[in-house]
Amino acid sequence: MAAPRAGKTNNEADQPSSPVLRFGPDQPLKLDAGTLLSPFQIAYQTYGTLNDARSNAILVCHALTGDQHVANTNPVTGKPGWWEVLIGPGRIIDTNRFFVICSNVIGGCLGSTGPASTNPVTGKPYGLDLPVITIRDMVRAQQMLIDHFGIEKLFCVLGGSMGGMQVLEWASSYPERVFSALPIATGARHSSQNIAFHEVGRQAVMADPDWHGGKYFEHGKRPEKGLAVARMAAHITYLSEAALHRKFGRNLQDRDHLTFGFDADFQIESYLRHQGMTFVDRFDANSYLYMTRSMDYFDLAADHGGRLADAFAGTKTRFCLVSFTSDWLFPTEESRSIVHALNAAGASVSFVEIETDRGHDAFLLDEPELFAAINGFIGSAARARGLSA
Ligand SMILES: CC(=O)SCCNC(=O)CCNC(=O)[C@H](O)C(C)(C)COP(=O)(O)OP(=O)(O)OC[C@H]1O[C@@H](n2cnc3c(N)ncnc32)[C@H](O)[C@@H]1OP(=O)(O)O
Ligand SMILES: N[C@@H](CCO)C(=O)O
Repeated sequence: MAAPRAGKTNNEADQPSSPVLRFGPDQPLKLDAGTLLSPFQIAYQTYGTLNDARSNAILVCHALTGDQHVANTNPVTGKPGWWEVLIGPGRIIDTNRFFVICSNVIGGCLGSTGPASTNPVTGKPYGLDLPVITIRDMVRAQQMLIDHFGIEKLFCVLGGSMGGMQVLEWASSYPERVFSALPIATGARHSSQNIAFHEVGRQAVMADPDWHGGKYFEHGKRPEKGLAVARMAAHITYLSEAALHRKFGRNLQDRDHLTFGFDADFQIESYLRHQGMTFVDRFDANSYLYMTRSMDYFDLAADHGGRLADAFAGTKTRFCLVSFTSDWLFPTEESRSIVHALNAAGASVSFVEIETDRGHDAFLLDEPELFAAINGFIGSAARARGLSA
């Protein structure tokens, strides 16, 4: 049976579908906002077995609206895990060989503490009383999860988009704990254009009368229309003009003629409406505000005196960066500037630009060149780490 819709009441009550690690008042999470989050919890999934040396662990970091169900059926949508094509027994990231961990980020809505969680002070969902969560906060919490497993050094940290930002943050904040890092389709900071798109989405949510200043649970409502519009606008940025043209062109949706009205005449309109509607079934609106904000605030160079190379000073981590030619959200130049900074820091770094028209979300698709790059990088890092094949 499918789990209740994300954020319907309270995510802790609604989403018991993963193991959860709870941190009490003795272990607060220090937030960049200047406060402590306590108590808090992290929902996670693991796959495979941690070896005796605890040297085969791979941390997968999810993107904006992803979750911990990276390689198992998603209990909310009933769909395969979002990277099941890549991760599993006998897959490129082989769970017969590696111990894979994926956790829902702090601020999320699938079991980790987020705006739908109960605020211990009020006994009601936090809503906007939850402090703004940063990428560094997410990583700080993941580090506590990794400590729980007794893992000193992760064999690899990888992820795309917002997941890639977490990878960069891990490598910068905890270099001694990251043997190899694979940031995909990401940037060391969110661009002005990207902040602009996020702001459009947030305003769509907040303009929905059912949002109620973020207290919609108390009104028994959810700002579904606003969140759907936010997703529709964002979804366009995950694709490319060429892919839209190839898939939909100016084709009409289930009709032979224009209707001279505002129904979804075009397939692309119908497609976006579908993307918007299915999204609200699986995601919490306030969480969307928090996730987008965390990406907007990310600026690794600014955190290191304005010089990105200083974020990686002295690093021994092996890096591989991947970008896609048609990604206009995180264009190749973003990855290239990270590569330059890593070179300036004397790091071991390789870089792959993949030719595709599938846009930013290509990292979520069955993309043979991406898989070949990951396979090659992980294989060579495993040999360097002394992990047998
Ligand atoms: C990294 C993480 O952490 S995971 C992040 C969370 N997951 C996501 O963001 C995935 C959502 N993103 C997507 O679905 C992106 O479109 C992609 C690019 C990744 C998927 O690409 P594709 O596999 O090529 O799927 P496509 O974009 O064609 O979408 C297929 C869906 O659109 C629907 N669709 C296609 N054409 C139409 C149409 N004309 N009218 C209505 N619906 C349509 C399909 O029925 C299908 O619906 P379903 O997903 O409910 O089964
Ligand atoms: N489409 C993915 C990646 C966006 O960056 C998501 O929603 O998480």
